[in-house]
Amino acid sequence: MVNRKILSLVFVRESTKILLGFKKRGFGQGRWNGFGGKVEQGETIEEGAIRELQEEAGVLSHDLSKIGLLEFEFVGEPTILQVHVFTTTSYIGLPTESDEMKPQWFEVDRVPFDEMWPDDSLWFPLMLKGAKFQGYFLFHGHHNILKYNLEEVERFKY
Ligand SMILES: Nc1nc2c([nH]c(=O)n2[C@H]2C[C@H](O)[C@@H](COP(=O)(O)OP(=O)(O)OP(=O)(O)O)O2)c(=O)[nH]1
Repeated sequence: MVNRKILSLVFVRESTKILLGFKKRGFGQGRWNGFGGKVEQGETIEEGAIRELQEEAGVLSHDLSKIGLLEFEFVGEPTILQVHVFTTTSYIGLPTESDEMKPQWFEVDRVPFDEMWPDDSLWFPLMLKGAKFQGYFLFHGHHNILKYNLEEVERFKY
């Protein structure tokens, strides 16, 4: 039986820059990414996103916009990861390194896709131009995308 794990993913934007964190441990270790993680029992997805951004980057925002809904399936694994993607331009606090993430600002035309999840180079252009998007990716291991679909949407199905 297939089950779904709900995760958040937050990108902080500032004029021509985007804040990424280098994942120091766990799932996605050694890759740059936004900040996020599992939604806990009793919190909404957005509350989970706010908490993870604070825990991992030391930044507090109560003004997140949902911009993406991505699902990831891995061959041989029963769990589909459902990732809810948010952005914000308004926050307080200075990005600070945590046990999990080392934050760093990148110019939007210098995003280090070679050191990120391989799907990111497909949907980042949609995020960066301000579109909403929805997608599905089937992975073999953590490096190969076997098939995918990705579309811009006006609103999300969930
Ligand atoms: N950019 C990008 N992010 C992804 C992909 N797949 C994927 O799960 N993520 C995100 C969603 C989450 O923000 C993060 C994974 O969350 P996590 O396992 O670190 O969750 P957590 O912090 O609760 O974990 P932990 O405390 O139990 O270690 O990675 C992907 O293909 N691209």
